[in-house]
Amino acid sequence: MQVIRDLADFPFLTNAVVTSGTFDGVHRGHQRILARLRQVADAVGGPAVVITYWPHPRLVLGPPPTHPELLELQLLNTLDERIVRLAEFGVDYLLVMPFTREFAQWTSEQYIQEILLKAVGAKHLVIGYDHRFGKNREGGFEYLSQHAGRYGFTVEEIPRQDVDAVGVSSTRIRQALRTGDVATATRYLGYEYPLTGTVVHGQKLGRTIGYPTANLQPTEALKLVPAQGIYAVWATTAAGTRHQAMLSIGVRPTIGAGLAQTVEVNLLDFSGDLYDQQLTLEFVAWLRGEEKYDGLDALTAQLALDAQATRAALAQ
Ligand SMILES: Cc1cc2nc3c(=O)[nH]c(=O)nc-3n(C[C@H](O)[C@H](O)[C@H](O)COP(=O)(O)O)c2cc1C
Ligand SMILES: Nc1ncnc2c1ncn2[C@@H]1O[C@H](COP(=O)(O)OP(=O)(O)O)[C@@H](O)[C@H]1O
Repeated sequence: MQVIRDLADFPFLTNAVVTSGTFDGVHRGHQRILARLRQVADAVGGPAVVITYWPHPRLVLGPPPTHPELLELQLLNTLDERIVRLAEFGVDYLLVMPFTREFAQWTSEQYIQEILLKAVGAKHLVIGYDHRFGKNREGGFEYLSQHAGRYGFTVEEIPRQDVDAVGVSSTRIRQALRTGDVATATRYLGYEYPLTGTVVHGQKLGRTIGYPTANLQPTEALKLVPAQGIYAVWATTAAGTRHQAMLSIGVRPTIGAGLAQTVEVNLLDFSGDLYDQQLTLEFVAWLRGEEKYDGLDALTAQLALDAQATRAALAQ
């Protein structure tokens, strides 16, 4: 997949089959659209093109007036994660449109002319039933299909029942992760929720109890960090090796009161220095809530049980 981050750099294509959207999460609903995109591309012998936006439009525009609670935007995907997923689902060209206040003012006609026709060379559009584009979200399937003849492209809508058949939405996935319901998130995403961070220094306490824990600082500040609790995860190092690991997201009540939340992971079969490296976690299972133990010995005994539970969860 070729990734193009500037409209001016997009190679004009013939017979391009195009879809567009934010695709945060690239979840199973999105995957329906991508599968159809791939199918049409194969049928017409043209490239499959996705147009996506970064940063997330809501970050630039603020929450919709009807949903002020959405102010606190939490992303399911970093841009890098989105790129990896879109490539996996058979996209040939990805245009990452820088989403600015100025771009948000483009009319739907400008959007069609400048992006779809001039830059990309769209011949077939495949769009989700609720897709909107252009200033004030004025453009959609109706507008496109009314004018398709004039533009010289065909438009296909993925009906609501197809997308909704999988019962998935980004909101539902966020809700699941915010309650530690990793199983539901995995089912909706079709893959295990990833979280990438840089390993930073902590209190150096972990090593003294036999469980060193790499403290993770997420690389994307807006990325949703799942609920506090203890999880079984896969941890992949910068070198690309994947390890069984147990993860704690919490405030460490056993160690002290009023501590800041940390994301700490112990790799079960590993020893070495991870500081300043990137680690990528994939959430596999919720193990338990965070507890206040009566001293470090009790915590250490629990960590041994967590290690067993982790091996069991990851063996499945
Ligand atoms: C799998 C796992 C489970 C943990 N569970 C708890 C817990 O239930 N309660 C708690 O106070 N701390 C818990 N911790 C956090 C430890 O207190 C933490 O690893 C220790 O403070 C070491 O901190 P350091 O990395 O800053 O040295 C857990 C850590 C791990 C890796
Ligand atoms: N199995 C392991 N899992 C996690 N980190 C490990 C492991 N083995 C060695 N380390 C190293 O130990 C560090 C964590 O040790 P710890 O005493 O908890 O210090 P800190 O408080 O700085 O996290 C990690 O950042 C990593 O460099």
